[in-house]
Parts: sequence; structure tokens; C-alpha cells
Amino acid sequence: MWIGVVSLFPEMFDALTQQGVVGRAVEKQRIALEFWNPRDYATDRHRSVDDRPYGGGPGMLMKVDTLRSAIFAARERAQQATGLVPTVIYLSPQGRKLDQQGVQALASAGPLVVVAGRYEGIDERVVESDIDEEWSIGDYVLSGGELPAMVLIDAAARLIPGVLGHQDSAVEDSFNDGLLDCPHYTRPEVIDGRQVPEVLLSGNHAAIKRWRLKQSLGRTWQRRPDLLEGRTLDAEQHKLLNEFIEEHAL
Ligand SMILES: Nc1nonc1C(=O)NCc1ccc(Cl)cc1
Repeated sequence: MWIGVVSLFPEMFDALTQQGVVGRAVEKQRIALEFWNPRDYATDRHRSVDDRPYGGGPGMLMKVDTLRSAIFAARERAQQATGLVPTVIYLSPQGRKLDQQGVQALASAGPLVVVAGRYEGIDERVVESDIDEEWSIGDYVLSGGELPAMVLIDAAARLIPGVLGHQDSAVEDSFNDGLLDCPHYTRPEVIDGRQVPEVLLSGNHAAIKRWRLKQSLGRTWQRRPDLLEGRTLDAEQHKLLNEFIEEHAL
């Protein structure tokens, strides 16, 4: 997967590329990550990359010409590297809320150019003319688009074949099948008098699989009933959820 990043702080992305799943994916060339910094296109003595907002008000906006030059360069490179026209993504609280389905769509959308903004925003005409999709990672205000960009890249990278060690860990991840994750346990067997559920020590893999599905269904019902709304459960899942509800009926 080819991802271009437009950012004034490309070094922030070291957090993504220097270790972990995405780091290994970049090393194994499952993901190509390239950066364009608008500051490299600044022509004035101060190398300015911000500009004042029409209509006044506090704060600055990203300077249009340096931002657009960086986006164009990234777009050009994407086509040269992949032969495909990239999808240009802009992260902001005004965007479409990112969820696992959105991540799956972006991970299979061909090359991406991700625009990480700074200051108070970018000119609306740049959004209209150069941005294909605007996405939000949540309803809160951050200081820039770099962290949201890293969230998106990390989530998408996990879905690229061969990126995760054992592929099934991606499958069993919560939200992969639209349910919350089941509880997890590891050594020691007892923590402050709390024991590991017997079934997990039984070696009965069918029972363990069943227990985990029941827990996922039950926790989703308890904590995020909205996730169950758009979903039809098969007979087995209905049975497990009903068992869970009976066991947890107050
Ligand atoms: N929440 C979010 N989901 O995606 N992005 C955000 C966010 O707060 N971005 C901050 C931001 C975005 C653009 C610019 Cl120019 C400046 C700051």
C-alpha cells in the first residue's frame, strides 16, 4: 500500500515508522510511506507556511500555495509510483467519522495522500478542489492532523495482507466482525483472588471459542447496543447472547 503524507512535522511519524506493526510493514515494503512538507515549497525569506484569515479572527490558516504545491507533488508521486490516481484524504473534526468499515474502505482504496493540517485550518477552496475525502477520528479538537493521520495509517496498515504476524489476530480484533473484544487473561492464574475463567484453562478449544464469542456478544450488548442494531445474529449467536443476558440479568 502506498501512502503519501503532507505535513509540516514529518518527524512526528517516526512514532509510526520506527517500530511496531507499521514499522515492520514499511521495512518489509508492504507499505510505502513518503512525506511532503509544505515548508519545502516556501519561497519567501521567512519560509512562511501560514497565512492570515480573511474576515479576521484569531489564529492563522495554512498558506495556500505551499500547501497545494505539497499536495500536487504527493499526488504526482503517487501516480508515478503506483500508476493509480490517489485518494486525497484530509483529517478534521468536520470529516466523516472513521470506524472500522471506513478503515477497510480506505485500506483497499489504492494509494492515499493524507493531508495533516496545522493552525486553525485550510482554505475551503483547497478542500473543494484538492481534497477527495474529509475524515474525522472523533469529536474532539486536536492541535494538528498528524496524530489523526497516524491513527488512520496504523488502522489501515493492520489490514494489509502480510503486515500482521499471524493474520488471525487481525480477524479476532474487535470491530473486525463488528463486535467488541472478549476479555483476555494471561499469567498468573490468580490476581488478588481473581481467577481465570475455567473454560480458558480447559484446553477445550470449541468451548473456548464459544465462550469468547458469547463474551463479545454480551459485552457489545452491555456497552455498545448500537453496534448490534444494524446486525442480524445467527441462531448460535442469538442463543449465546440470550444465555449471557440471563446470566447477567440484574
Ligand atoms: N478530531 C479530529 N479528527 O481528525 N482530525 C481531527 C482534529 O482535531 N484535527 C486537528 C486539526 C485539523 C486540521 C488543521 Cl488545519 C488543524 C488541526
